[in-house]
Amino acid sequence: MTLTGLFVPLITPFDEAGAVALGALSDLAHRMLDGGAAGLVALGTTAEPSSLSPAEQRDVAAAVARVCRERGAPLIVGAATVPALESLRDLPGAVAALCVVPPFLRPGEAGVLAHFRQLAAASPVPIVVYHVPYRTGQPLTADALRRLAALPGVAGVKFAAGGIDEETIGLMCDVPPGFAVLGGDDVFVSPLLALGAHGAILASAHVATGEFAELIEAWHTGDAVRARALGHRLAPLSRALFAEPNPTVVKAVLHERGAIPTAAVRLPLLTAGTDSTDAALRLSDSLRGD
Ligand SMILES: O=C(O)C1=N[C@H](C(=O)O)C[C@H](O)C1
Repeated sequence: MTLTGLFVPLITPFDEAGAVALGALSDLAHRMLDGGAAGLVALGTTAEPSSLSPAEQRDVAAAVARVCRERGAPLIVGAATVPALESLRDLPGAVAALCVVPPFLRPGEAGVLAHFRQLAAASPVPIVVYHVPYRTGQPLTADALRRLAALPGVAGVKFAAGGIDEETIGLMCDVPPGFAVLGGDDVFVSPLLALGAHGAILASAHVATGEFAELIEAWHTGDAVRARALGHRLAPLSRALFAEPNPTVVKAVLHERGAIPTAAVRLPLLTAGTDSTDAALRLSDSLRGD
């Protein structure tokens, strides 16, 4: 299995009382698949998983899995520990787990490799390594990513290095066969796709699902003129959606569009301000030609 195409890491909508709005979540999941997403991610960073109780996490994953089963769409689930991975045995439809590089400790590349060897051995589904050094504090070279790719049970990387640097070029020049590179930095996704990424996991795609799906398709079919132009229009939208901590602006825009009952996020996040929301709405309107 090589994961390709657009995956939307779903936000967790909350209702007026602050509870998880599971009906709105299912509707949103259908809407993303209708809009052109190849698959969905449950419990990614964008879902505010650390602010959900274990029961809420189970409910969210089950609701998204149900939609993916109904639609025959692949589901990736955020899970960073052995128990969380083992629980995926009870979640039919999950094709992979998104496992972040251990944050904060900075164990070094050898530690990261040993960690993923242990996780992959315990996981009932293949693992996508979530490489996001500006959040984890742990850099990884292209060589380390290639060694991770060689581990049994590691299917790909969500690549969010914070830009296109020498290690990015080093990896993309020689991607191991069967190892999926999925862009995870919304603003840099077009250049990463130009270098050969297989797909992307993008919170921005909540707001412009069809356009991001088209961007991936255009790079994959070699239509560089269309892809470059679309990438240039989508990057400012992503920048606006990330003007405040993700997913606050995404949620505010979805709420303004009537897609979710509230723009609420849970602490330590704060609801997006009007200026950021209006700026993102203006860019999204201009993209849609409104
Ligand atoms: O939840 C995710 O998966 C994503 N998280 C990133 C983040 O919050 O930094 C952004 C990316 O679009 C998807």
